[in-house]
Amino acid sequence: MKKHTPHIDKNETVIHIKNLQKSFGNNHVLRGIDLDVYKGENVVVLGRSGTGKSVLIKIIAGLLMPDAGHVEVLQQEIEHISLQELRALRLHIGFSFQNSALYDSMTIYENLQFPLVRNMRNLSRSDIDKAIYDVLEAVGLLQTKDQRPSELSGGQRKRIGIARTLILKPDIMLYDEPTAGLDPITSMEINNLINEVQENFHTSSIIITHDLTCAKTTGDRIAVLLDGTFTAQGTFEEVFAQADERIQSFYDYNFINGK
Ligand SMILES: Nc1ncnc2c1ncn2[C@@H]1O[C@H](COP(=O)(O)OP(=O)(O)OP(=O)(O)O)[C@@H](O)[C@H]1O
Repeated sequence: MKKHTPHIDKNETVIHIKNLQKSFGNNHVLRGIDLDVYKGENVVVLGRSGTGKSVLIKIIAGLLMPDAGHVEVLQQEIEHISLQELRALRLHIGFSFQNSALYDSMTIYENLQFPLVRNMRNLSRSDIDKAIYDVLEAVGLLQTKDQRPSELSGGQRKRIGIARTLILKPDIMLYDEPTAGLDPITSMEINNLINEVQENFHTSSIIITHDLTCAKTTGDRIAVLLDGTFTAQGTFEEVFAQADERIQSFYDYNFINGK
């Protein structure tokens, strides 16, 4: 069970998805997804590799278009939005990529400065310095500011990736496999950071993962993606109390393998 859940406002829906469908040729990946994410909530989308978790969050971020269904993000309908509105909406959505997507040729400071300068006009040098200081402090890595990504550990790079996403103060955070490739202790540090971000930056988040410890630690609610739809939704305990064999085998496999 998640240790502490900050205030979740069930009167405010930040993501509303109804009967979302997406195929690539004959590959029917999403076959009718329904999902609501409330303000301040962490929703974990749990599913095996290739089930369409990344496709789902790419649609939410406006990087892929749905074939059918309704997707509303921060009260804007993705399927009817203009390119200009989409660009403005994307500034409110932080996409934390699996590989952290940092520029190796830049220092950590420059990596963090990049999205600020590109997306926000008229910032003074001291505004930029303060924004970078604040996010580095939030992820506990002030000391790395003059280093390059290649000099950092995998866990530190993930933290900087999250800091780079946070610097634009998004309302929604989308985490794509935040613990992939990390050892259990570093994974737990990232899970704790995701919860700190939720609490301190008041973000609503979707965390996609197949790591059950990550799901259990960060998720206020879990949605299990199986065969293109959400087979189960609820707290971690509610979801895994279900008799569905496919959900049980997911659980058994993860825990037998020490995750
Ligand atoms: N742009 C694309 N063109 C064609 N097929 C795609 C595209 N993007 C995703 N797919 C297909 O959609 C399916 C779901 O992919 P997705 O990346 O969402 O899986 P996932 O659940 O995130 O898995 P993983 O944990 O391995 O990243 C896969 O079969 C993939 O090949």
